[in-house]
Amino acid sequence: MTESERQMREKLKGKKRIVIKIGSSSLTHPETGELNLYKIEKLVRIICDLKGEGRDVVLVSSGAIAAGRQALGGQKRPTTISEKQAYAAVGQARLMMVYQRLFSEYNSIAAQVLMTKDTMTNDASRYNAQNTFDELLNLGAVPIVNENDTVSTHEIQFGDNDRLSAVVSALIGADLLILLSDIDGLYTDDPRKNPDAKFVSFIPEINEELMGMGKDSSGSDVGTGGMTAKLVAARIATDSGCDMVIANASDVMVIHDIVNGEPRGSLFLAHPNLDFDLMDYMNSKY
Ligand SMILES: Nc1ncnc2c1ncn2[C@@H]1O[C@H](COP(=O)(O)OP(=O)(O)O)[C@@H](O)[C@H]1O
Ligand SMILES: N[C@@H](CCC(=O)OP(=O)(O)O)C(=O)O
Repeated sequence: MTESERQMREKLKGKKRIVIKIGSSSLTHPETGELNLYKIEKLVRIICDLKGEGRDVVLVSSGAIAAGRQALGGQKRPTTISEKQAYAAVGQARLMMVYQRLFSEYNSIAAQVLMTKDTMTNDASRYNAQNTFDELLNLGAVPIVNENDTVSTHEIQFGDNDRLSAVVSALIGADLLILLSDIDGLYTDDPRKNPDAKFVSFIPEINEELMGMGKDSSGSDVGTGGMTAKLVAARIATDSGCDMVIANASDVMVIHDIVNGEPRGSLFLAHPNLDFDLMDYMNSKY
């Protein structure tokens, strides 16, 4: 690790408002598609501990479609948009039931926040969402965010929750975004396809060469977006002044290591772009 990376990782200890995103592939058992309750329980415990340290935490959790698929006894991945929406409607309720129960075991409150692109592009809705986040964090609750899949197909059609988590980070002024994935972080190429791909642990600045490293192939049967979506998220987060780490969700204790400055995952440094305007971004590129 270079001295500059070490210094920047050390600064992660002081992060006060953290957004954590966990993908469907990390929340479910690959063999059966069932929710991985042990992992979710550990994740909840770590989040409660971060709160105990005086930090605000927001969780962006995918998994509604995967949980619905399993609840409905479905064996195959849903293909049509309406099928995905119906699975998500069943699964979102199930997912929240699990989170509510686990957070209450640690004397914490989980709150559901479902968003769409319109939440961000409409001034009144964006303002309302921002106020709700602030109020929930003041109350000590943990907002659990997902796309409102039943009324919007933007994410499940075009992307994934990676960008949503970056947009939420920008909206609430988070200082750290942690994307938990099925892989250790960014490699120079998709390591599942290119055995010569090298791990990249520190990204002080995102350029076009780096954007080209991310391929949109997903590593699992339930994930979407691949590394491309995570790099787009990194652009939004770092432009808005938020550091971002991609790390492996195989052991969620990695969150604890990251906020203790240990060299885990790929760290993308914030470089606040004074021209960055979340509204412009949502209207033009999202
Ligand atoms: N340059 C890269 N570095 C790392 N992973 C990559 C890269 N390009 C493509 N990928 C693929 O992206 C996958 C992670 O994306 P995805 O499956 O959408 O994650 P998740 O469901 O965990 O959010 C990896 O498993 C890997 O196969
Ligand atoms: N809103 C959908 C999101 C699906 C999605 O983006 O999944 P992932 O690629 O695992 O982040 C769900 O909850 O199933």
